Amino acid sequence: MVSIDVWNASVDFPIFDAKSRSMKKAVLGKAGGKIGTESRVPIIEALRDITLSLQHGDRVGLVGHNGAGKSTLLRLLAGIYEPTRGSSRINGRVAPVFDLGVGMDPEISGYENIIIRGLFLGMTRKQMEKRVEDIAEFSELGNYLSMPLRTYSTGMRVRLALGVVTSIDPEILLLDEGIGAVDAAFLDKARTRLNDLVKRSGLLVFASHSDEFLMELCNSAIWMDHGQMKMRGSLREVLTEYKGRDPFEGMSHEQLERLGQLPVLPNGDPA
Ligand SMILES: Nc1ncnc2c1ncn2[C@@H]1O[C@H](COP(=O)(O)OP(=O)(O)OP(=O)(O)O)[C@@H](O)[C@H]1O
Repeated sequence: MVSIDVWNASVDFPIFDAKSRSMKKAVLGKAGGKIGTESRVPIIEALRDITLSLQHGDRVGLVGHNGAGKSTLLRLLAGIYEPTRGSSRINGRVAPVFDLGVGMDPEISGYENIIIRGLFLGMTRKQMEKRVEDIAEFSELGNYLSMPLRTYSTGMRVRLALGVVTSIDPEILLLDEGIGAVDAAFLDKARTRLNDLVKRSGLLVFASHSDEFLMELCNSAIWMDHGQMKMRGSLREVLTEYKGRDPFEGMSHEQLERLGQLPVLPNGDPA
């Protein structure tokens, strides 16, 4: 069973090349992590004292203003960052999707990139070979797939990357919001695939500034603030507190049901 546990974890970034006097003068702004002033080298405390247990079936949205620590938390959950203090344990195969373009090679063809990107995301070559046709169809790139990636427009690269990302079978899916920056029309087409991807994955953590996306993919949320967990609860509770208004207000029963956001009765049935 997949799970991620984090105990009292902190992540610090020492800034060796900073002009420490001016850094030390820096106050804690609304955006950004806390800049520690005790040591000689300025330290950005990107995460502080995070304790968290995520289980199979969790679909967690990460919200918070710029620099609150969402991306750093995703990297900690992926095992990319080790905690500076505290500890973490990851059970399961992680697919970190932080940047759609990562792992793509401009000099090789679209077809070859499909395989390489899949390997990056924890799939095997055989598994990716079986998916090539489906990805080709979804991305609508036709003969371009035999051409080197450097001949693609930005939009074409995104189509390919999104096709690959939504074809994988992750146990733990960690999504950073870049995925929301995709061309709206194409994203509409990708929506069903994205939803299916999330359904297939055992555990999702998704950092996003988009209510719409969070509502579509997540049922619970964590509000990050200056590197700390300010609140954890249902998506509706957290968004209402974070935004100061209930984003679900005025939605019909059907809309809430479609989004899987109906409150659950004590017997486990939707209200
Ligand atoms: N590699 C790094 N080196 C130094 N500081 C970093 C590094 N990565 C993140 N930080 C700092 O850690 C803090 C948290 O950053 P993080 O990227 O996790 O925020 P975020 O919530 O994802 O922000 P956004 O919504 O803008 O993407 C910020 O103050 C940032 O400046």
